[in-house]
Amino acid sequence: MNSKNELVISINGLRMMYGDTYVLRGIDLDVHQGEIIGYIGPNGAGKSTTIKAMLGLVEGYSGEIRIFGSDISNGDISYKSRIGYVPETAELYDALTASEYLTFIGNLYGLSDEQAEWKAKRLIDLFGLSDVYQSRISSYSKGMKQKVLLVSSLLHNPDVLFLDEPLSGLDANSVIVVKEILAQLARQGKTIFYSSHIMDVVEKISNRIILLDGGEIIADGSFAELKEKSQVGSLEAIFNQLTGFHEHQNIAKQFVSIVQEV
Ligand SMILES: Nc1ncnc2c1ncn2[C@@H]1O[C@H](COP(=O)(O)OP(=O)(O)OP(=O)(O)O)[C@@H](O)[C@H]1O
Repeated sequence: MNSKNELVISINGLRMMYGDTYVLRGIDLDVHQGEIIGYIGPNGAGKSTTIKAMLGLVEGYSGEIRIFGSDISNGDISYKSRIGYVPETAELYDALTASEYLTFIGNLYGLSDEQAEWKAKRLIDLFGLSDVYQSRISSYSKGMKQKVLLVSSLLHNPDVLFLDEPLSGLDANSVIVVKEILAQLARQGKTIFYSSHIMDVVEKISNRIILLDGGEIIADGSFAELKEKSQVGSLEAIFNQLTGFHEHQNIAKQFVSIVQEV
C-alpha cells in the first residue's frame, strides 16, 4: 500500500536466541513511512524482543536491521533521536514529578528545559493531568503513568513510534483520544509499530497486521486481506485460527473445575 513511501524499517533474517532456544527464527520485514503496523501474537511469541532489537536494546541477534536505511549495528545511534518508544513495562522515575521527568526526557532528546517544559505541560493538560503535573509519579494511577509515558515518547516529534501495549490502563475516553492521535500522526507521515493483545483495537487502528507465532511471521496483510484468507469475521477469530487455538472452552472448564475442588 505504501510501497512508494520511504522504507523506514527493513529487517532481514532476524534470529535471536535466549539460552539454547531461538525466540526469533528468521524475521523478514519491510515497513514503509506512514504505515500503522499492528504487531500481534501469543504470549512469548517474540514481539517485545523484536521491538527491543530494533531499538538496540538487545544484543546477540543475527541478521540485519536497517532503520532509515542504516544498519543499526554500525555503532551510529543517531537513528534513536527519530524514534519514540512506549515500553510494555515502564521504568518511570517515581520520585520525580511528571514535570521533572518530562523535562529530563526532553533534555535527553536535545530540547532545552523551556522547550520541554512548555511542550510537556500542554500535552499533559490535554490528557487531563494538569492538577497532578507537579506531583510525584509514585502517586499516579496506572493509566496516569501510561499517559506520561505516551507524552514522553512524543516530546521530540519522532518519525517512528514503537508502542508496546500503549493503551494499558487507559480509560475508555482516553483510548478514543489516543487512537485518534495515532491515526492523525500516521496521516502526517509518522510510522507506527504497535504491539497489543487488544484485538478489536488492533483491527481498527492498523492498516497492516503482522502475526508472529513462535518467533516467525505467520500472517502479514491488511485486516481485510487476513479476513478474506481465513474466512472468519474478527481479528480475534483470525488470531485463534492461525495460531491453531481451539481449546478455550476445554481449558476454561478444567480451570473452573480445579478451582471448585476445595
Ligand atoms: N531477557 C530474557 N532472557 C531470557 N529469555 C527471554 C528474555 N526476554 C524474553 N525472553 C523469552 O523470549 C521469548 C519471547 O519473549 P517476548 O517478551 O519477546 O514475547 P512477547 O511476544 O512480547 O510476549 P508477551 O505477549 O507475553 O509480552 C519468551 O519465551 C521469553 O521467555
